Amino acid sequence: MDKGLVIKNTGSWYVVKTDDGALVECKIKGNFRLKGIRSTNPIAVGDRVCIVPNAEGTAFITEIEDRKNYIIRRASNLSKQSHIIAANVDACMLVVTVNYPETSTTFIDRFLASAEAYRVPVNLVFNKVDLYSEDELRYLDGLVNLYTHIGYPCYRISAANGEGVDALKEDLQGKITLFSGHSGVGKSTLINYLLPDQQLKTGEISSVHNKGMHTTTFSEMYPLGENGYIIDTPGIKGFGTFDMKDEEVGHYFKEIFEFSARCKYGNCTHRHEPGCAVREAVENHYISQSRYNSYLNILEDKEEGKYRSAF
Ligand SMILES: Nc1nc2c(ncn2[C@@H]2O[C@H](COP(=O)(O)OP(=O)(O)OP(=O)(O)O)[C@@H](O)[C@H]2O)c(=O)[nH]1
Ligand SMILES: [Zn+2]
Repeated sequence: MDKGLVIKNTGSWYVVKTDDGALVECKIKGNFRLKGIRSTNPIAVGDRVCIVPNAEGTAFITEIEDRKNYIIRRASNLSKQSHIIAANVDACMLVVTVNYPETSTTFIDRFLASAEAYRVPVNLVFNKVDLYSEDELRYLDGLVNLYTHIGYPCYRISAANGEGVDALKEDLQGKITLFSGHSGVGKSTLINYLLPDQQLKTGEISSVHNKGMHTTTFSEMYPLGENGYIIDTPGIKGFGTFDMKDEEVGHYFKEIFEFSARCKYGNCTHRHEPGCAVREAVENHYISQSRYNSYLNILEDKEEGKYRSAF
């Protein structure tokens, strides 16, 4: 029996990289129903598995190790079926643009909140710096200040000319990193720059996704350096959704959570409650108005039952 890492899922086969470095085509054997997840695919890229080789040089996956996290996508908003995109993700690079196209802070904050819930550290990658005007660069500085201060590392890059990409590349060594972001922000351009041998077919992937054919997509991790892997997730706008109580939303905004310890009531939602330390912190500019707005926005959508579709 060998142990290894699932690096590709073709739908019927899995490619496992064993700890000895061999690539083995595998099928599933046994029962892989995982606690509480009704998934269309029991094993995903990033899973650590045990395999038993057979006579033909292929192998059966017989066991899967506990995951530290996993990223899911529901088949549809109403469906309880979900598709696991990747397991054991060490970090996420959220690629965003101040303009061309504009990425809103609401989108960024929603993404960050769901990443907190999945316990995946996020880095913000501000792309297309070669295109920005002075005003846009100033706004970018403000965002970088804000998010760095909260605890999200930021990169300023141009995937088009390579500016800033080397520093980012350093950060990918030895980790499984998921790339995400709005369509058009330059994910594929960036990944092609990082993996010149790979050359993702950007347009094709996007058009397939737009036709809604992505629910059965296969995932693949691209090796980078010694032990790093990149996962490109066409069509993923954010993480899956999750059920939470109103008073829990603030747990996923780091700085709100920090101040909430001083709120008068334990289940404070930081809206109208008297003695709310979070509202006071917003008034005194310790918490940014844009972050607080995003927080309120999630609460509102949640009440209207829109939270799920917002992702
Ligand atoms: N000027 C400039 N253009 C860029 C940069 N990065 C990407 N682009 C351009 O932006 C457009 C979109 O880039 P893609 O890499 O296809 O974007 P994507 O995020 O992969 O988009 P989807 O595949 O739809 O998810 C292309 O025309 C790129 O050439 C950059 O740093 N500077
Ligand atoms: Zn409060």
